[in-house]
Amino acid sequence: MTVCEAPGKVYLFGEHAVVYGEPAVPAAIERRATVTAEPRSDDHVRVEAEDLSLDGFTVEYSGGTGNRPDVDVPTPLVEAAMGYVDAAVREARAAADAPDAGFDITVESEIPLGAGLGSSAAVVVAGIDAATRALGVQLDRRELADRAYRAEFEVQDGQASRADTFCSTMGGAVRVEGDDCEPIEAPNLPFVVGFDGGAGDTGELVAGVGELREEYGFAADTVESIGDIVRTGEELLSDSAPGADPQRELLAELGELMDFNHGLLSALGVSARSLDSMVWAARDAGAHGAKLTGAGGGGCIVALDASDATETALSFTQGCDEAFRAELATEGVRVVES
Ligand SMILES: Nc1ncnc2c1ncn2[C@@H]1O[C@H](COP(=O)(O)OP(=O)(O)OP(=O)(O)O)[C@@H](O)[C@H]1O
Ligand SMILES: C[C@@](O)(CCO)CC(=O)[O-]
Ligand SMILES: [Mg+2]
Repeated sequence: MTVCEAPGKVYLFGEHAVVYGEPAVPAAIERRATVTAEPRSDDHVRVEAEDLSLDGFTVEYSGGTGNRPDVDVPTPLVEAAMGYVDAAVREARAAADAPDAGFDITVESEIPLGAGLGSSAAVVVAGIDAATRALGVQLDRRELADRAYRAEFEVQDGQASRADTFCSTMGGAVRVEGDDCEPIEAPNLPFVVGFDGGAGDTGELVAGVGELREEYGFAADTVESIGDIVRTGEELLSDSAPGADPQRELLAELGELMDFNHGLLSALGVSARSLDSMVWAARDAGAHGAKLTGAGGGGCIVALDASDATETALSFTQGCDEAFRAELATEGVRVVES
């Protein structure tokens, strides 16, 4: 039995635009998905994923590509629920050159689903790592990140960046631009997360931005402007002391860029009333800046505030289900048991 866990993430800057080759800076946070993989003697895969909204969802299906589980649930629902785990199993089989390997897989997660904190990437990264290790194969982290990206790419219909999966694999803050992925040094940023209790569909939201970008030159310019914000933010980060508590001035400058980034994401149609009201509650409480994180449509915002004021204000904000401080996860995917 092999157990691996991988962190979720928040985007300091650059989600969505990163899908079109602009840079982005996500940072891993200490909320993890844990995947257990136990090889089976047959080619079946049994998945137990208790956090899925389908109550007590457990499925078993046979190996080989394209086989759907034989359960009495509408296909789109099964695909939404199973897509990422299924893709992780396929990548693990390919990586270990074991096309008929069967597994009992259990997924447990502290990361809300579809809420912008990278639950899909964390499940895929921990899933591929656990399943390959269970077959006696140890992938280096670059290959693991690459395979996890391919899994997300497939499920999101060919519209995914490497950002979420690279960040979840490596931990810390990272910079991703196209195929170029590097860990970066960052100060100890005081992230506060507000969660509206809802979710957005990443594939759909990414497709919506893609359509706007095709239709309007100014939407394409908006995507490029997000890239400019990221480049400006990167310069600020590179001038700061890694791992140290950041100066107020740096937080103010980063916060201003986050506010701008939120405005542009909102223009691209991926915000929501609940996200906007949490962003404003954070700003009113004195946060240095606030923006939605991840695909949007519903889910989470991230704010910068070293004091308790933002977390407290969010916890009293209508539409905010949960507010918490998110610590940077300096370690990416790790083995818990093997
Ligand atoms: N605990 C879990 N168990 C099984 N599958 C999970 C779990 N958490 C996430 N997933 C898979 O990930 C999907 C959600 O991924 P999606 O990309 O839509 O959102 P996200 O990764 O949480 O947010 P974002 O991509 O915006 O950061 C779920 O529908 C499910 O397929
Ligand atoms: C919206 C997006 O940029 C981030 C989702 O967390 C999609 C992606 O990068 O694959
Ligand atoms: Mg995702």
